[in-house]
Amino acid sequence: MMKLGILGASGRMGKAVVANASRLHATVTAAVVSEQSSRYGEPIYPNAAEAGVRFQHAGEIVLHQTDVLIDFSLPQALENNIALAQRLGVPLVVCTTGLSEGQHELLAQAGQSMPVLYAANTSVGITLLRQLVQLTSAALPDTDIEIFEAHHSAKRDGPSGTAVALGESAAAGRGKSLSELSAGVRGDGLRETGSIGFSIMRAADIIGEHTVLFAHAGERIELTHRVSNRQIFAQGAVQAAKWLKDQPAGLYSMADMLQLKTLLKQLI
Ligand SMILES: NC(=O)C1=CN([C@@H]2O[C@H](COP(=O)(O)OP(=O)(O)OC[C@H]3O[C@@H](n4cnc5c(N)ncnc54)[C@H](OP(=O)(O)O)[C@@H]3O)[C@@H](O)[C@H]2O)C=CC1
Ligand SMILES: O=C(O)C1=N[C@H](C(=O)O)C[C@H](O)C1
Repeated sequence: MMKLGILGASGRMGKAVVANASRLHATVTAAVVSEQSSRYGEPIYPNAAEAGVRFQHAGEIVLHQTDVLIDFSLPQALENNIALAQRLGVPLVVCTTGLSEGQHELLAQAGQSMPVLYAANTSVGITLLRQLVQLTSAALPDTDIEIFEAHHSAKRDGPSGTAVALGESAAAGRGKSLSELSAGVRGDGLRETGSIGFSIMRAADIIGEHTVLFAHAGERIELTHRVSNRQIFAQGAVQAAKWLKDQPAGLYSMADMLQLKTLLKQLI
């Protein structure tokens, strides 16, 4: 069984990974919380049989305690999380969103000496959707693109990391970067033809919904993905961790793990 360390273990996603690990043939051997966490020292499983693992601070995790780390904490913890993976000599799957450009650069640097996988969304569906968006954007180069995302009211960042990643895929389909085509989060004002806009909704307990709209006069295409259970993200993250464990140093994506690009090239 793969020994899994979870960073941000007390959060919504941390809990989802803990709850699903054994079903996914992994065992949680480290559960990291912040220095300020009220959960520090508590058992991660409430039942007595599995009460061995407790929420710990990063500095307490020892060599060989985990085979791989999954980070579902917050962007401000990224540097410490990379340092922890380096100290333990284990691969790191980073799933947090709202990272700055500098933090993406840190991931690229870390990938030079260790295996790192970054995914703003670990669902297989979104990984496939990114490829479909790139294809549609290339096939319909003059369409306006609007990326709509909806999440729960406790989400801190926006547009979501997934929405930004979908925007990057749409821009790549047109041979451009997102910064060249982005119309930002759209409000009032005229729209530049072919630009990529973002719309954000936050409400109650929505887990994660994304629609990419391609529109030109008289016609619209909408590609939608909806998640109704966080176990979808947990499952993808654990699958990524299992794959990453056997990879050489590098910065990888979910598409690398699923080899979707190769599959789509064969089909098209
Ligand atoms: N890639 C994907 O598929 C998905 C990504 N996400 C992203 O994952 C991240 C977490 O989401 P979610 O679980 O909803 O958020 P939560 O706020 O529920 O959980 C994050 C947890 O991180 C912990 N934390 C804060 N600082 C640190 C630190 N320095 N070291 C370790 N842990 C820390 C906090 O708990 P405590 O104070 O107890 O330590 C907090 O509970 C977000 O960036 C979100 O956008 C979410 C869903 C899917
Ligand atoms: O914070 C969340 O909840 C989610 N965050 C990710 C993002 O920002 O894209 C992925 C998912 O949609 C849920």
